[in-house]
Amino acid sequence: MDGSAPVIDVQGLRVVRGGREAVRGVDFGIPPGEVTGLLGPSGCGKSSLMRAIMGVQVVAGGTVTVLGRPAGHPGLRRRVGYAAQTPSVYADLTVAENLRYFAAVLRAPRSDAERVLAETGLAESRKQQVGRLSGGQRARASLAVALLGSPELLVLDEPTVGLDPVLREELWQMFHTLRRSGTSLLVSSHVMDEAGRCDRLLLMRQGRVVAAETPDALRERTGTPDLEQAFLRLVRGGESAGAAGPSAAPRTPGPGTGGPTGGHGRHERPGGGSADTGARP
Ligand SMILES: Nc1ncnc2c1ncn2[C@@H]1O[C@H](COP(=O)(O)OP(=O)(O)OP(=O)(O)O)[C@@H](O)[C@H]1O
Repeated sequence: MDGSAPVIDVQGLRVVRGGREAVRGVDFGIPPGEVTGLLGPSGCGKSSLMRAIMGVQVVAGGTVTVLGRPAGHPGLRRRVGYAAQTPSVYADLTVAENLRYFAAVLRAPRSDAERVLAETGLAESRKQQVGRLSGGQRARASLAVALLGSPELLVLDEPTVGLDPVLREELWQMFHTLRRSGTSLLVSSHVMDEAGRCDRLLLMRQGRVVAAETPDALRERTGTPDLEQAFLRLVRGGESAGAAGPSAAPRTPGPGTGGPTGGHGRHERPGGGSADTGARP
């Protein structure tokens, strides 16, 4: 794949959940080697979009291309790491047991478990049962699983939700360390103060992308240094103009081919959304 080709290219994506349109015709491209923040209020469609990117969401229309292949393609399994919003580790296994299990599922090198333990600062908690970990440690354990196999792209659904400011800061530092080592990251959050930590933003509202640009470009376009204010200005401007639509989102040229398939994402996880009736292919 060309080094400047988008790691994710989404065209005309529509997702219907529970009879309602959760993603309403979204177009964007994400360049490689950046931390892209997917931000927007609760219920705006972030998880639905991420699930479509992982190929575990039935889509009503459009295409999703990941690393040059249709989302969910089996060839992406080891190239894309995913941490869903619900804990994606087995509570009754230790941290090390979880990692060994998922490493075997992914056919990742045995040494990977040790590497990701060190990378996520979990080495000392390796023998602890996941069910007894603190929220912050559990978040790290989920991230550790997503890091197995050294994926080129990490898709993390609200990894910092419920964490205290110190832990959030530590996780964001880790995301930037991963980015420096060449990994591309898509990280969702409904907390606008995380926007300033991202290289690029995808702002969503009511199933639509209202901005896809760098924080600085967004500040300049909206005339405010405060990203939360910028978001509000976009939304209010969009409403008075009749729509906060994807026209605000510049497209990154991309392959634009293929589409979600019946394949799954990187790995099956406990509690990974199976209660979502009809959502999985
Ligand atoms: N399992 C489901 N069944 C039916 N509707 C759903 C389901 N999950 C989500 N939805 C609906 O789809 C829409 C988008 O939800 P989604 O979870 O994608 O948003 P989100 O931005 O990730 O929200 P949050 O930040 O709260 O996780 C919402 O209207 C939500 O009620």
